[in-house]
Amino acid sequence: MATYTPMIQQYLKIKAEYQDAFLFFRLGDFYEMFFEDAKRASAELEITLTSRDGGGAERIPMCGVPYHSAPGYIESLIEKGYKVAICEQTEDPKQAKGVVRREVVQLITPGTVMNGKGLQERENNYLASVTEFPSKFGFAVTDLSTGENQVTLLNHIDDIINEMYSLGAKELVVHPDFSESYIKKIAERSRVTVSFEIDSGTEKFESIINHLEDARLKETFGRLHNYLQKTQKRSLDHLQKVKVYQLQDFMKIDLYSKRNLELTETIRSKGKKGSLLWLLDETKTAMGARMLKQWIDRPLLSKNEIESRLQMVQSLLDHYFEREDLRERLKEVYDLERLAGRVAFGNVNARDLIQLKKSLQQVPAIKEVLTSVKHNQINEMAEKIDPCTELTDLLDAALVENPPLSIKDGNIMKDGFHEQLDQFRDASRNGKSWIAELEQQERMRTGIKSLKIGFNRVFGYYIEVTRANVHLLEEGRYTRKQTLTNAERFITPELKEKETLILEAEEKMVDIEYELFVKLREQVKEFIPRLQSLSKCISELDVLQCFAVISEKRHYSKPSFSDQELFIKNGRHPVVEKVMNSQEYVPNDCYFSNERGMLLITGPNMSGKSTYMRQVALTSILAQIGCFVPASEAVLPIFDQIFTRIGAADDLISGQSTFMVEMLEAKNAIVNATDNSLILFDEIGRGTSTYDGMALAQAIIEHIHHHIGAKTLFSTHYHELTSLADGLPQLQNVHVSAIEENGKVVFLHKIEEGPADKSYGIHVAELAELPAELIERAKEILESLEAEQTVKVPASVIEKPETFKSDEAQLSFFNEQPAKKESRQVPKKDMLVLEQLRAINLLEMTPLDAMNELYQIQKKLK
Ligand SMILES: Nc1ncnc2c1ncn2[C@@H]1O[C@H](COP(=O)(O)OP(=O)(O)OP(=O)(O)O)[C@@H](O)[C@H]1O
Repeated sequence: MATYTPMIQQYLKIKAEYQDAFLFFRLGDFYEMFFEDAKRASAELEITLTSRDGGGAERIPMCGVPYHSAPGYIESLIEKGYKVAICEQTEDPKQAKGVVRREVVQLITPGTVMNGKGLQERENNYLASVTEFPSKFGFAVTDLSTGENQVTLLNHIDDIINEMYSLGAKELVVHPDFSESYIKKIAERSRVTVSFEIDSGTEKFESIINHLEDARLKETFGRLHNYLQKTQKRSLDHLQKVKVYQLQDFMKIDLYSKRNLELTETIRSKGKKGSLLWLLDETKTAMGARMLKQWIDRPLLSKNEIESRLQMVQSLLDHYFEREDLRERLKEVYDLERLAGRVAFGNVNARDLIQLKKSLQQVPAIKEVLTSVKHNQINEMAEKIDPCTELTDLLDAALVENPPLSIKDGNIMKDGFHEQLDQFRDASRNGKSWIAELEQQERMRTGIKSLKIGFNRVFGYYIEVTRANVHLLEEGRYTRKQTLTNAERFITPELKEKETLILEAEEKMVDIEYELFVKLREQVKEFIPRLQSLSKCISELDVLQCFAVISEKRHYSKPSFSDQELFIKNGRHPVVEKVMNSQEYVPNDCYFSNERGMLLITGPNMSGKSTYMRQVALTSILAQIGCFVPASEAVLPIFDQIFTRIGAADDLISGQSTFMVEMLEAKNAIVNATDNSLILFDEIGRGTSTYDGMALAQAIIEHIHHHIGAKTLFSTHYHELTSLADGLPQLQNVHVSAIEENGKVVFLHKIEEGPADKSYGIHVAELAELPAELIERAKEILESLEAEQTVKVPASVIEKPETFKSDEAQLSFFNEQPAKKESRQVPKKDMLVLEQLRAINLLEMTPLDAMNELYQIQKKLK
């Protein structure tokens, strides 16, 4: 190290403290990176890698970006999950003795980014933290951009994985000793940057956590907060009182089910388009959009809270004109929540404050409209709205309507706001009109019509005359200042005197405006808590109006709740219905009761089994977030959990096969579901061999039936399973209908009672336009398989036996060789029935019972 130049030594010293970040080291107008950072950054950012002499034996790898274009490069690194430490020169190079002092002024990380692509306008940006305690995990999250903080205790690492996924947290802060295997598990499910923090002391921010009674919550949040303090190195005054939440207060939907149901992103594109969030998002503000996502992630369990939201939606639905008025006004409301964060950080500009003023100007009218709606809860909401009128008045008095972007450009403050500023402004304005007069006088004096007085930053004021007219100037009066190609510029003592006055006034104006603006920002800071509670009211209102709009536009109806049954009349899948022409969507009913808790759904491929199952789950979720539902009528239980096993979800990252994932998801449901839960199992068992799959499917159905009692929709292509309904009273067969017309299958998408008769797999392959000869071959194979798949059953089994005269007679009946007597071909798919036949120990039955048993079997075989 000793051989390196002092600047490189300084670099290495600072870099040692920021090992896991790219160090953007300010050198004049550039941020430079050296050594390994330079090699990696040049590859990640596609910038040229060079080298420089640093005093050591070898040249040092180096790359850099101009400081004015640095934000774009920083954004790309953050987007890729990296961290960037910004190291600035913190003393004037001219004053420096030796190497200029440099310090890291901010560490930008995926969870703390405050602008650019890393911070989506309509999404929260959460930074999370986990601390392990005996048998519990403390889990805390902060959205630095809005100041929102939450903390809870979780039981299992899977809960953390779920929360990280739902919240979309991009960064996780843990103690350096936190289990590596847990970190690995969390990182497998969602892309996350891991950061370490030892300190969990809470002395510095008692005010936002002193209401937390559990020391574990304090410690967990403490670690997060200390990390923020160290990385941000600026005021965190906007952080709100930490909210404690409990998972058990919300409907639990595990990570797989959230994905399967496409609540906030689709399975294929992982984007919002096509998800439930996309369908619902009629919010007018960014704050509302963020709250909508939070609501979708956490459907409620409290009937009162759900009813309260639904009633407000109903009321907004009934008041069309008021609602439209509200929507118009909400459109004008800026992101108050994030603005409050930027105010705390001291980086709002005058234009932001004008936006704030314009937003606040909408609030009294919003309040008034809400008061005029005849509905208690809406009126209560109106009462809670604090329009912060003093702030609106202050901003209105202080700022001009269209201020420039930078304070240094001046003319931000309104005339009349500050006496001294007005005086200097007068001096500057008078000076300018005097200059215009002087220009006239000089033209008269010299007779040069084209003479003009101008100004530039380097030479100040000047009198400009063309070369050809210079001889007309009175000698001794004009001092030459600058020579141009065709003109000369001069100054006179009078002009100099006015210039001094004007420039002095302008300089003072800029200084005063700057001071006034900083003071104004400080005054706005005082309003942060009020702005934050206002933004909560506005966001909530925005989501409720969005539900009302959707319900009206899509003809949804208000659900009611019952612990006895589920009844959905004319239910639709909200997203499929939107995507396809809603006229074409075939609505379906669904009915569950305490006596009929499970549906076994059969039907051809592509007939709509999965869609039907999903629509039941989505309807329940919509109801429990307080939105109307896509049905003409809906009576629903309040589900505590929803479990799904839909589609083939390989999990190659964690080395699990499709079938293993299928079984893990099934296990998750079986272990955790209660009789208040909803289970959707789509073709369980299809990931393995037919008999294994079928056996598992049957065992799962029986287990849910006997031991859980959760409302269950189970779709299958194993037609053999439909006979289970005979022995399981809760289980009902339904099928999605299809008909064959001219050899082609027509899907009716209608749910009907009873099992389906055919699978139409080959017809679907035909629809998918597989080569014709391949389809023909498949049909041939199917026919021969069907022929092979029959067994001969003795006629005596088929025909009702007379009676058994003796045990020997019964034995001989049962041992009879099919070939010896008349027999019948029975499809192998009825093998289950035959297996039942074999299982019956006729010897232990009375002849009459045995006869009945056989008669039942005979009926099934027919
Ligand atoms: N009720 C409906 N009305 C109109 N179209 C529907 C309806 N339900 C489903 N569909 C259409 O049918 C397509 C197939 O539906 P879905 O995936 O639910 O079938 P499936 O029976 O589960 O098929 P598979 O057994 O092959 O998985 C959907 O993409 C949709 O376009």
